[in-house]
Amino acid sequence: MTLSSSLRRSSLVHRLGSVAAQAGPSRPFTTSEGSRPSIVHKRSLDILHDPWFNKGTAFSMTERDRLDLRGLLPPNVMTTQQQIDRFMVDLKRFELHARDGPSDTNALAKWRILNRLHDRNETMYYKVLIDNIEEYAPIVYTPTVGLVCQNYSGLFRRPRGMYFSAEDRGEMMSMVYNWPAEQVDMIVVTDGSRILGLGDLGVQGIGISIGKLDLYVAAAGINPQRVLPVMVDVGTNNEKLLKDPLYLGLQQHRLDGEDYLSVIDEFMEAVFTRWPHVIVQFEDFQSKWAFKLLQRYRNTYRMFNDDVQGTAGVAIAGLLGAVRAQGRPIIDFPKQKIVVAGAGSAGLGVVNATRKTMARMLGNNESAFASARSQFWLVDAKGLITEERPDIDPDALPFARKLRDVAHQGLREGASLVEVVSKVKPDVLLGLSAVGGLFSKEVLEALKHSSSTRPAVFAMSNPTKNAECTPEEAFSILGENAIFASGSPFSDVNLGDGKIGHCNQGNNMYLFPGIGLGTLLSGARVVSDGMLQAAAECLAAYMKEEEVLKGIVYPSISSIRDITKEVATAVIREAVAEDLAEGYRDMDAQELQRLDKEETLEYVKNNMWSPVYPTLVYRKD
Ligand SMILES: NC(=O)c1ccc[n+]([C@@H]2O[C@H](COP(=O)([O-])OP(=O)(O)OC[C@H]3O[C@@H](n4cnc5c(N)ncnc54)[C@H](O)[C@@H]3O)[C@@H](O)[C@H]2O)c1
Ligand SMILES: O=C(O)C[C@H](O)C(=O)O
Ligand SMILES: [Mg+2]
Repeated sequence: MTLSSSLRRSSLVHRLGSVAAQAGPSRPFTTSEGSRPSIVHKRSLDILHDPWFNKGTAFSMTERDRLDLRGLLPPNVMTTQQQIDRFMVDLKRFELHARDGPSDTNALAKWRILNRLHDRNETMYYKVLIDNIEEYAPIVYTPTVGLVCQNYSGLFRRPRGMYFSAEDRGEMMSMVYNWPAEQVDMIVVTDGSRILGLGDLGVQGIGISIGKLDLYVAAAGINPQRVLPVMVDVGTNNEKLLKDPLYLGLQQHRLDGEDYLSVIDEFMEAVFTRWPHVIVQFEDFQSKWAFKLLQRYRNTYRMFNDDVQGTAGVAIAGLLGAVRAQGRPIIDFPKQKIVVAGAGSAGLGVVNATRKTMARMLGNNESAFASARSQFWLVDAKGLITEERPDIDPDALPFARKLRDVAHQGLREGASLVEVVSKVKPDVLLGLSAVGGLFSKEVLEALKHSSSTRPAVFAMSNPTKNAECTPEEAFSILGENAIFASGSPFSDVNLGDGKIGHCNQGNNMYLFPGIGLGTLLSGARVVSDGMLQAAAECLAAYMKEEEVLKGIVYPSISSIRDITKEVATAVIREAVAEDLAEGYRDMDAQELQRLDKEETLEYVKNNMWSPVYPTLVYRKD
């Protein structure tokens, strides 16, 4: 079989695969309107109440007759676009009273409207999201998703996803079959212990799993029928929630130690037993468990931790951009001096992966790895981390500064952030501390003496109020040459004289969808360091020289679907190169190996779901 015919066959079989999936209670999503009809096993109101099948006012008259819908809908048949327009009028009404951007006072109201649409018509929901991603990602995802989690008890209407709780021990293997979809490709799971920078939100953390999966559908084209948000409820240590009579989760303190591990183990075993090819993304687990769980499962299951590994890749891409923006060659990257504020799952994930990247550039040997560590100064709540730190976190130990070095620099154990920045004069100051305003006037003033011509500030903590500083603060003190990125979206800054201070969004949303999609379509057994590195390098390479020189080190979210396609392609190619790829559906490992870059990209594109209504036909069970 020729390559192009095998590619054609693969997309055909993919479509047929979708049709085969209808045999159960599920429905297919096809990518072209004129393709095969979907077989449904319900009629009448049951269809209108089913978000997978519902088309609302867009049901044609013949379909209304076939499906016993006549009289149950207003008589005017709407086109998809008319439906969207009507919905948008409603949604935009709020804007009359709202300020734009992340501080939008009506963000929650918009989330409610979008959520109701999600409940009644998934196809339309994702079309609205994909077509207006720049405007509505900040509503369904960061920062509003944080507010949603904080207020989840009040906002909860219809359930979405699955809840596995400490009370379900011994039952998980059977209860996993309560989920109606025969096939699940992507699970995002949280235990709610560290939601964004908002702390322990217990069961209400389910909102972050839902928000991340919205991006999986919108950016990676994962079929929404095959995503599963999960909350593992092991209790909460949030005293307010423990006393709240309206709290929806288990009102007990968090399980710890072996008890905790046994719940997560049972959950993993259950989901991988029912769906052996699923990919599980761990999200917003407190650092205490994030690393342990990653080490425990990463060689056995198809899983990764977004906060540790996704964030690291996004940071590396931005750091490489900061070097290019200085007009320096990439090979100078290992010379960058980087101060990181925050030594939790995200901060440690970043320094570990960045050190490896530097070591690779320096020759990829032991001495390169050893010398790369001296490029980092790690500061946490207790100040600069040195070897003198009592009870040092073992994960931070490799980055503890040697006493001899810090004394030479006029620093000491526990030195404050402003002292560290003053003495080190770093090229980059990166915040993953969850402390809003940590990059104070004094800290930014100290950064003015950076040895870089374009000092870079990455205020990556979320949501908006937790950002270590705003772009206004950074540009007003550091001047127009500064590079700025934040985890949550901010607007660009008008610097006068027609100059713009560009605000980049440095968020792991640029990588996790592509890591998940690439892993799925390669059928890789595990998610390797190489696959993650390939994803990061692909994101870095996405930025053009002229953009980078303007201080634009991350792309606009409006191109996230295109970026994700490229990232997934890079991940697949790396999985193939490392001999980890086992193939996906009819694209077996050998065929995958034969694809060149363009053909891999085409394969990815052909396997991305788009929100188009399929034609429906009723057939009895
Ligand atoms: N932009 C992104 O893509 C992205 C990705 C992951 C996490 N984050 C954000 O990063 C933040 C941290 O996440 P985490 O999982 O590492 O949390 P964490 O709670 O595990 O770690 C926070 C760290 O910050 C340190 N810290 C607290 N106060 C400090 C201070 N005054 N000065 C310096 N350090 C201080 C703590 O000691 C700890 O080491 C959160 O706000 C999260 O939303 C952003
Ligand atoms: O959720 C985000 O926006 C990024 C990251 O995963 C975080 O925990 O802050
Ligand atoms: Mg997260």
